[in-house]
Amino acid sequence: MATVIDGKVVAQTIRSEIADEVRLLAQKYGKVPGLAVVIVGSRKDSQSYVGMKRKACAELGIKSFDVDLPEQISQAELIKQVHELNDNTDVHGILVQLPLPKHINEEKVLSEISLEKDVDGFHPLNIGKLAMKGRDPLFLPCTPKACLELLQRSGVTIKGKKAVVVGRSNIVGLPASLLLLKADATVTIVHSHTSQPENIIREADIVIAAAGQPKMIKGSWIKPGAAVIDVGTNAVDDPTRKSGYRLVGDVDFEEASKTAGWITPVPGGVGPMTVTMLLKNTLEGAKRYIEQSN
Ligand SMILES: Nc1nc(=O)c2c([nH]1)NC[C@@H]1CN(c3ccc(C(=O)N[C@@H](CCC(=O)O)C(=O)O)cc3)C=[N+]21
Repeated sequence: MATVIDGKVVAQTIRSEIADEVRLLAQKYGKVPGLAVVIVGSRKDSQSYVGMKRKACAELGIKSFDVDLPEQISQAELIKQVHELNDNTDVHGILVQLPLPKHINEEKVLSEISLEKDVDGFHPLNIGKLAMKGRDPLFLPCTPKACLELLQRSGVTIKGKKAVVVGRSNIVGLPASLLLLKADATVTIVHSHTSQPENIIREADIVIAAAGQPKMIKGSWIKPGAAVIDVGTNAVDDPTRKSGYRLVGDVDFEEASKTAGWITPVPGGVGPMTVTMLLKNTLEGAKRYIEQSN
């Protein structure tokens, strides 16, 4: 039976470390970290994620600057808002919740965020630096950073191991593969055009599942003793729930937990750690800024 990695517990430990550092900054400089959380439109899932981020800020003494914009906002107006946040010296991190409405070019908007405030790590230049050997971005993207942190804190060796990432999105799969590569794993990416992904996944010492397909990874695909990090947060219908749905991962947890050495659950695995890494990036951004200007 696998060790179930409790993301909530790890997240709570790191959050209390962050809260301590926030208090120190306040004592020393009379300043607290500030995070702007920008949401465009009223998608239910986005509102719920943004709500969790704002609540977590409040709990840690980080000031959140809430910017709620209408679905119909023009790209130019959104960029103007981003520029105002770039200029606001109390804001140390800027998060623009994705996805943005279809009439807005996400990459263009993200590239307008000041590099020093790009706490999501989605600015094209930060992604470029992540891809370069011997270079490091100012901020690592939160979900990939959460995956690595969970592996490291669980005592899983990465160096020299075979890692397979399932999915190649800009915000999870691709950057997660780059981070594993930086940590000296041998990395393979499987995606929707890979034939028989199960044969590749069976070789993996580390599996990062970020395909967005509920329970697509079966227990029989997991190498005995492997570490399995499940990034999937798929809502599936569940009439027995008040909400009408429940969250399931990309991995069949019941089966895979019999074979794996370590596994993260959904919910309660990567999700709470993603939010925590955002808070950690915000703290680091604030420290860089405050200590530089003193
Ligand atoms: N600019 C931007 N940055 C992001 O980091 C970003 C984004 N846009 N758009 C959407 C995705 C998704 N995402 C999640 C964060 C936390 C949980 C999380 O905490 N999930 C809980 C469950 C929450 C629940 O019960 O609904 C868990 O897995 O235990 C999940 C997903 C961040 N994203």
